[in-house]
Amino acid sequence: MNLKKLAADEAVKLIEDGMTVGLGTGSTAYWAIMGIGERVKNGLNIRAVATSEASDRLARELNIPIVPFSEVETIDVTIDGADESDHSLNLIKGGGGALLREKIVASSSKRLVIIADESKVVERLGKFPLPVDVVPFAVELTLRKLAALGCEPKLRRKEDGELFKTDNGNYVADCSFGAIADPAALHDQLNNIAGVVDNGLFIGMADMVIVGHQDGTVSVLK
Ligand SMILES: O=C[C@H](O)[C@H](O)[C@H](O)COP(=O)(O)O
Repeated sequence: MNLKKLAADEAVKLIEDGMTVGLGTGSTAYWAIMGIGERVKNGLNIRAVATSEASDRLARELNIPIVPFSEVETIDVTIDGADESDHSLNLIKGGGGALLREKIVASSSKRLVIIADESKVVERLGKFPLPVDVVPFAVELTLRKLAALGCEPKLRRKEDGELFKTDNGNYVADCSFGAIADPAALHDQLNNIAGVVDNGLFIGMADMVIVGHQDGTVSVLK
């Protein structure tokens, strides 16, 4: 069973005619974009902004009307995936490297709907290494400052060994903290480091998490 599609299909039902929709990034958001494409084909009238070049491309292939983010004041609903969610709806995102654009879009959204398979819901955030978006300049210094907060930062590489670059030309440091006791405090500590652009902790941003389960059911955390 495709749990990602199960959650995505449920989220896509929330979209109504006339809305401005934020399109997330990743293998779960993929299914939401596919579902939105299907509804557009059947006459749904929306406009959308994308959180990555990949999602932008996919949406255009499906004839979803994409507008530049700078032309948009408010997004009605954004549907995106996550690497982890706790029961308070705090998230780790950025496994696909799109956390910066995702956070910018999420912060302009009236509603952020997260879709996930059941493996993503955790008691405590932190098993998934926290992605941190860092500027290339003096990156070794930034990594040392990240390590001083109690993690083992690793610069993300592509399969060919080249350093991974985000859509904005930054690097991603994947930081293994283990169980994070105070996600909000850690979020602020990380973003206080010069050289860090943003980090993958999304605190108090999600309005609901739609979860697909192995038994074919869907549950909603609010
Ligand atoms: O940068 C990528 C995003 O934050 C994704 O939404 C997140 O990594 C989850 O991706 P997936 O749905 O592929 O597990």
